[in-house]
Amino acid sequence: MTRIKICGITDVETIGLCARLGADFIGLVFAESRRKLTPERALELTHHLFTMPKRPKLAGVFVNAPAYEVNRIAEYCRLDRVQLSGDEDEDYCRRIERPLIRATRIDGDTGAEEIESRIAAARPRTIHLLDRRGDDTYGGSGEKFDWTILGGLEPSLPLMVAGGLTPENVGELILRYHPWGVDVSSGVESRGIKDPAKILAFIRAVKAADARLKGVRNAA
Ligand SMILES: O=C(O)c1ccccc1NCC(=O)[C@H](O)[C@H](O)COP(=O)(O)O
Repeated sequence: MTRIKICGITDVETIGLCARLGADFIGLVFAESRRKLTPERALELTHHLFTMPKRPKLAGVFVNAPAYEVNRIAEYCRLDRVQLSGDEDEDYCRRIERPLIRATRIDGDTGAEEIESRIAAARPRTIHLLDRRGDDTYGGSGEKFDWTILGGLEPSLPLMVAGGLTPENVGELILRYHPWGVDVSSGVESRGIKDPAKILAFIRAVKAADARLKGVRNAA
């Protein structure tokens, strides 16, 4: 089963929709971005989730913020995970109190060995997010990286793939590379706003690809 993270949500209706549709993670952006939330606004949007028996996990997205501030916001907003999408090093990661989602940004110069050694050095229980390295952004750019690099990685790694995913292309990614999870923001927006129809289509596409994979495995 491919885990699903819907990132960069800024309104309560979309959070409710993602929870009802069974998204595994909701991403709240605290970094500089048009999707940025204050901690107070994030809590206002999510507090109703804490009464649900089964709810999406909350991931807070940060870029090069002071570790004490990340820990303070994570505590205040009751985040399940902290996503580091900047240039944070291992020493910094050890100072973060919550479990991590750690982004590795990929461009044409990134090699599979580089990704695997970064993963080997990381804290246990870290989820590794592979995202496109943008020229002027740390994430949420809506651009893909070259997926062929995924074919050279150890298949059992907990890898979540991001960058330019859409309801139209996510099935192909899953059928080809079987990632542990997928993460989307721009691809489920229309004119910069989260679009319920696209979120539904994205989650349906993931589930359809999972069902096809299961069918292939059962037949083998
Ligand atoms: O969403 C942002 O604006 C953002 C800004 C700075 C760092 C990370 C940011 N977003 C992280 C994500 O939304 C996802 O992890 C991922 O990058 C989604 O990318 P995409 O689907 O290509 O928009």
